[in-house]
Amino acid sequence: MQPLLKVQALSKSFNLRASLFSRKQFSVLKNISFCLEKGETLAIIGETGSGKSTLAKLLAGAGTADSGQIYLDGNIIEDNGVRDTQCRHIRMIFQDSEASLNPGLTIGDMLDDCLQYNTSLDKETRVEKIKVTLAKVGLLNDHQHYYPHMFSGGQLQRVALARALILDPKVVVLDEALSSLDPSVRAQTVNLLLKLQQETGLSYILITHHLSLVRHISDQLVVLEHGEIVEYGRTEDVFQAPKSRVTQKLFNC
Ligand SMILES: Nc1ncnc2c1ncn2[C@@H]1O[C@H](COP(=O)(O)OP(=O)(O)OP(=O)(O)O)[C@@H](O)[C@H]1O
Repeated sequence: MQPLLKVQALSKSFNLRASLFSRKQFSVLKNISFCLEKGETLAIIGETGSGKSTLAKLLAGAGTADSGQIYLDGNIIEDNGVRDTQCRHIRMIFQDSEASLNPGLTIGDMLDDCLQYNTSLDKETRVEKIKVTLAKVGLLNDHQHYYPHMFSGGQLQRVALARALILDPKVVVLDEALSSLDPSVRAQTVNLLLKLQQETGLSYILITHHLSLVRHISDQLVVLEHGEIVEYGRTEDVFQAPKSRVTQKLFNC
């Protein structure tokens, strides 16, 4: 059986200024390959600057790789830097949700914009979809009339989740999306994510520094060092017997 998501030999470099008159290529991701199954969570950990966020953005289509392929359900959605722009099945949630939401738009208008831009649903269907999606993430229908500043941090992450889910994605990438939440709100959000996963078979890619969270919710673990995968396996196996020096160092912190 083919995996839901297959990432194959993805590489990315940035062109940086080396001096006043010269530039150099800085390789951020090298030959990244992994697979993710439907209904599973893959965590990506690594030291600061190891390339986690860059990888998250490439997966979600907020940037393209220099080379390599991304397959979703067996269909190629990125091939050597050319992205299928119609693919809306991988969505991303950031740490600072408020910064990623337009402060001048109500939540309902923001979700409706998302639907209008990406689908051909009529007004009545869009209204129903917004209502159902808000309920899915534990928000009230009335919340669609609120502006972002009227929500707490935990509620904002639910709004960000609603914005991701409204297009019925198969994979949600969470880039430190739970890090700024206080422990009890984080636990509630994790429970919501697990419930959605159980109900819909959604898959997650979780980027976080919280190792207890990684162990609690991920099935597989990728460890990055200087843009390369130095460890990849079932989460519990890696926690039981970390092989790479950097994994051991991260676990001992
Ligand atoms: N647009 C860019 N232009 C140039 N260099 C970049 C760009 N984006 C990221 N980098 C560099 O790529 C490297 C990896 O950055 P990235 O943010 O992916 O790491 P990270 O593992 O997510 O780090 P952190 O845990 O601190 O968020 C860093 O050295 C960063 O400075």
